[in-house]
Amino acid sequence: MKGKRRKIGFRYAWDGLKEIASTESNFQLHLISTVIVIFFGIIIGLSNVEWAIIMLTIGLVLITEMINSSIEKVMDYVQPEIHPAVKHIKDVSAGAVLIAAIIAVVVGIMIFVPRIIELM
Ligand SMILES: Nc1ncnc2c1ncn2[C@@H]1O[C@H](COP(=O)(O)OP(=O)(O)OP(=O)(O)O)[C@@H](O)[C@H]1O
Repeated sequence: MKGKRRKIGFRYAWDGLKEIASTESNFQLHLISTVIVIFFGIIIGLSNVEWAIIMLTIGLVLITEMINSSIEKVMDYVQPEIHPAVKHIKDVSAGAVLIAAIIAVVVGIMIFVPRIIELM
């Protein structure tokens, strides 16, 4: 019974991933960036520690985007009209994604640029 419930919970989580991947253009962009980063990571031959940092950074961006998207949906549901509180909440939520994206760019530069220079 417990196992079955866990399986169902996983299925809903998977449905959520499929939903955001098929409907949210920002998330699709993050997924494309993820594939590109992983591809170049394999080509360059990142170390285990570098892979761990890259994976954590990718996770940070994808997770903040998912939470941001969920917050937007909640706000559109509870307050479809224009409201300053909705603007505040959505802007702060989008700001979290921006911070994650900036961190990702900085981490990407710190890890990839020295490795590319090494290979030249
Ligand atoms: N109900 C609202 N009241 C006030 N401002 C809003 C409202 N809805 C959206 N906004 C403003 O518009 C911005 C964009 O909101 P929106 O919900 O369209 O998000 P988005 O980032 O364009 O996401 P998506 O592309 O998934 O629709 C918000 O950050 C906010 O500043």
